[in-house]
Amino acid sequence: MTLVADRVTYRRPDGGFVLPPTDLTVRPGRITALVGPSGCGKTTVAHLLSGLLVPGSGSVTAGGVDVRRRRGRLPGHTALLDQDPVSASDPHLTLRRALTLSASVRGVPVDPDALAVEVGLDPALLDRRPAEVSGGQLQRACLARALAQEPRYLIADEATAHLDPLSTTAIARTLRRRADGGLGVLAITHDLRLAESWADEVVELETHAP
Ligand SMILES: Nc1ncnc2c1ncn2[C@@H]1O[C@H](COP(=O)(O)OP(=O)(O)OP(=O)(O)O)[C@@H](O)[C@H]1O
Repeated sequence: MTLVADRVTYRRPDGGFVLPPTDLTVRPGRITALVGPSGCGKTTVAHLLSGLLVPGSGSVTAGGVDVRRRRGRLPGHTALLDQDPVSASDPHLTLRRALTLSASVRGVPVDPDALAVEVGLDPALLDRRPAEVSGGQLQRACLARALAQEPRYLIADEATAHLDPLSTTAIARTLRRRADGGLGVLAITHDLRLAESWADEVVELETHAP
């Protein structure tokens, strides 16, 4: 079962950006890297694939079903790891509470401590709030939260852009292990070298003038 963007286009409501027809396939068990310069539309593609944006034309399908038909559910269990862990986190919730809530939305039983260990995070940190941990620790907690949903696909949008080498390695190792277990991963980055070291396949998004 693959997640497929087929000739998807998108025009920002302000007309300031137009994504030209774009093809992309996320396959189970593989890490696909999407690379391209800043502003070329990588996050736009991530949001189209995860159902947060509706394409102007073309389609996004998960296992052959248009994601728009899966209203009220994340399409094909796609989880999005945002590039900014602070804005993606509720400041009032402990990391543990956010993680268990994320799992309960999907009705998935979860062991928060085991997930923390999996992403290289000290489980004791789960009892803190976002402002009480470092950026790298928070991003690892966000990865644990995304994995708690047991997604079929994970879209990691510049998930390591501002992280130290230790956190970057922890996240890369987790993604590889999960991909080896069948998860389809789309890793978005502007760092071609990182993409080549992580990914099974590298897809370049073409640059274009607005
Ligand atoms: N909030 C916004 N307001 C206005 N224009 C925006 C906004 N967000 C994105 N854009 C426009 O949409 C284009 C595509 O943005 P997008 O975030 O998809 O690019 P990106 O390749 O992910 O960039 P980056 O690598 O810097 O994260 C940008 O060039 C920008 O001009």
